[in-house]
Amino acid sequence: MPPRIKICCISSREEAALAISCGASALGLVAAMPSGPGVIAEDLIAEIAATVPPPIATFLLTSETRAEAIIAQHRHCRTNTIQLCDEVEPGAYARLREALPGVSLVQVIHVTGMESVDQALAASPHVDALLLDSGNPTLAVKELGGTGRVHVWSISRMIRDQCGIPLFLAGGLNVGNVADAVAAVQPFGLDLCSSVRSDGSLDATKLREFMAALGIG
Ligand SMILES: O=C(O)c1ccccc1NCC(=O)[C@H](O)[C@H](O)COP(=O)(O)O
Repeated sequence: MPPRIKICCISSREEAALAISCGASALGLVAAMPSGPGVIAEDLIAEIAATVPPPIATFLLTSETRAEAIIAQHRHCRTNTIQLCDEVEPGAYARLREALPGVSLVQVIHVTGMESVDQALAASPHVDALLLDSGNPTLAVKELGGTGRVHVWSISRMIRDQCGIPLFLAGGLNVGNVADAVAAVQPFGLDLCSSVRSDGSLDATKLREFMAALGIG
């Protein structure tokens, strides 16, 4: 079975409808970030999320690290999933579970080296899935996604084999490398942004080519 596809950086109802029609199982809606090309206003996230049919997952991408700030943002945006793009404060997972029952939690791990394996194992008991990406949260202006860069997939594979929960692979995936990425990591899902866009807009031709490379659509 091919991996599930999450199309990120969705910026309009039309892009959401296009992604779903091409076979996406999940959509990413990017709230305020320190850097990156995909940010949209929370009002627009709420508007798009409200149009998406129930079988499709809607991910609110947050850079907030405090539970109360994430809860407030989610009450505005009303997605069915929250993607935590940075390391959250101690106790945040329990507080989010208490305040937002029924909302799925996905923790991003930026794969920077072997230390990422320990970070993934520490987070995995508390969340519904991990998403392995190629950002760099240690920079003065943090990179939390949308970089278009690949990371070391052999580390992602170690995490996949040890963490015991569904795993999305992200970071620089494109029509030319996706088959190798799937073979190397065997993820539950794939997440992508840059490679299926032209001049910032979701490109139907690129998206269909990507899906076709996976036998989807
Ligand atoms: O796109 C952004 O601006 C962004 C900024 C900060 C966190 C996430 C962001 N984008 C969403 C994603 O999670 C991307 O799909 C993921 O990083 C992969 O992006 P790409 O390497 O461009 O395929």
